[in-house]
Amino acid sequence: MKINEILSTVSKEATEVCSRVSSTELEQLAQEVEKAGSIFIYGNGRSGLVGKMIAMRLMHSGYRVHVVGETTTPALEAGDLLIVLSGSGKGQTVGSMTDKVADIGGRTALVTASPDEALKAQFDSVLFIEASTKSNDIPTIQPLGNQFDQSMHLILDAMVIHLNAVSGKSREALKSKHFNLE
Ligand SMILES: O=P(O)(O)OC[C@H]1O[C@](O)(CO)[C@@H](O)[C@@H]1O
Repeated sequence: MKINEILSTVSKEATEVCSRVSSTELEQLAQEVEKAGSIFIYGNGRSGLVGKMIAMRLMHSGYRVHVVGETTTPALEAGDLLIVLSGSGKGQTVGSMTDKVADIGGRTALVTASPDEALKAQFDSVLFIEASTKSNDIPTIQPLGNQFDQSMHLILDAMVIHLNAVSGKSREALKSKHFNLE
């Protein structure tokens, strides 16, 4: 396969994955973000890297957002939202924080490709992304969790664009929040 054919297939795969996302689930996640006091994002490996990218966009959009595991991440409080990103849903800590968040009075959201109903039931909202991960056998030319990671990035970026459109945030407003000592 030529390199341009690979690129074309990768982008076609991403388009197909995005087209299968439930707009109801995506809007529900957007509403959870909108009503949260602070937003905490948790993910391992490449899912965590996507989480950091989305955290940055949410910060630009004026949300209070933290990445779990960073030294500056504060305590989660009542009314806050924890978003867990995990394609496989199999990370050791994926489902282990939900009880603590509920005890504190927070909300939880899961973004996953896992069909595990018991896992999904632990969260207040779930965004299911039907994509290839390291743990399933959805056909793809891509290795391991590539298809999930890249689709999750596109889908969550689209959610932030939606939130900005609904609240009328301009590109200039976003830019004014960007780190300014570079
Ligand atoms: O999205 P998941 O399935 O939780 O996996 C996250 C990451 O965990 C790893 O297995 C190890 O970091 C990576 O392959 C993957 O990017």
